Amino acid sequence: MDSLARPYRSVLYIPGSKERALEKAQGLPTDAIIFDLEDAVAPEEKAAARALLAATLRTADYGRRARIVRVNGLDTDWGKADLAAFAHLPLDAILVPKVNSAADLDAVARLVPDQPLWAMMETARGMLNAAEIAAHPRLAGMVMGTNDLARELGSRNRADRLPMLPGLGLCLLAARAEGLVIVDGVYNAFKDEEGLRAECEQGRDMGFDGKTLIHPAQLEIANAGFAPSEAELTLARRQIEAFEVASAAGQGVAVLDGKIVENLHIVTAKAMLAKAEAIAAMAS
Ligand SMILES: CC(C)(COP(=O)(O)OP(=O)(O)OC[C@H]1O[C@@H](n2cnc3c(N)ncnc32)[C@H](O)[C@@H]1OP(=O)(O)O)[C@@H](O)C(=O)NCCC(=O)NCCSC(=O)C[C@H](O)C(=O)O
Ligand SMILES: [Mg+2]
Repeated sequence: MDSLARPYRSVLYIPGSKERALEKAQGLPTDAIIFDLEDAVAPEEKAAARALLAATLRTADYGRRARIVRVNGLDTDWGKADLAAFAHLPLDAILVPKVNSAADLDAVARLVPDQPLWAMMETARGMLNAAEIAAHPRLAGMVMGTNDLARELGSRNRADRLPMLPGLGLCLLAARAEGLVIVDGVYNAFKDEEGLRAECEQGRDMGFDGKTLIHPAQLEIANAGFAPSEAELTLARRQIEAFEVASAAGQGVAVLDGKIVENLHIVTAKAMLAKAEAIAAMAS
């Protein structure tokens, strides 16, 4: 599946140390998986988790779900060995934690020349350098790390995420300027469905492709929140039809339900229909 057409509504973290969760994920309705070797794995479990994950990825069938491995940073005892273990496995990306600058990606890119890279955007410096990070030639996606960002900022957790908005906006702008995938941060209270639904709606309104998740119970809400609704799809089809009729009559603009429809709206409408098709393909 083409990476631009692939949906990323739900991106589930799985600790690389948890055998049962690694097995369970083969049947979960998630668009992508982040197999984590970083913060979800205790220092004493790092080496065993790396070996378990590499063996699992050689044999397990994760179907159409995107396979992304989050390694430890190169400034840790485990980063270099993590990259060596996953350099040649069939993955969709290596996710680099705590990226501060494009130079951080250069260092990883040299060690895994054949893998696309994704960047965790979760430091104050990373926010300020979002544009140069997004422009890195090997980068294909960004993931917001709102827990680490809140820690660095010293901000408080608020339902409206006011302290996060400058960073979220900067990274979105940078990702979209370079045509990258970008997914929102996690919602820690994994039993709070209403809170998660509200945060997915906020992320979708802002323009994120999807949300990172920590528990299977969060999948359904993210999948629904980041999929085009039936009303949006119906409007997209009607806009395309109205624009075709207007174009055939030699007009550059159509009017539908009292609103103008221009070519730029058709681009959005077609992208929405393509996304719906890609979502349907995930389920087939
Ligand atoms: C949060 C958890 C520790 C909860 O675990 P647990 O109490 O075991 O959950 P349940 O008993 O409710 O689990 C029910 C079944 O679901 C499976 N399960 C649980 N979590 C996952 C998962 N993430 N993926 C796949 N399957 C999962 C259990 O195995 C149970 O299966 P079964 O035996 O069939 O009943 C736990 O959910 C967890 O560890 N979550 C992931 C935490 C994680 O990865 N954290 C790091 C990423 S977040 C982060 O770092 C963000 C960023 O960097 C930032 O800065 O913001
Ligand atoms: Mg983090």
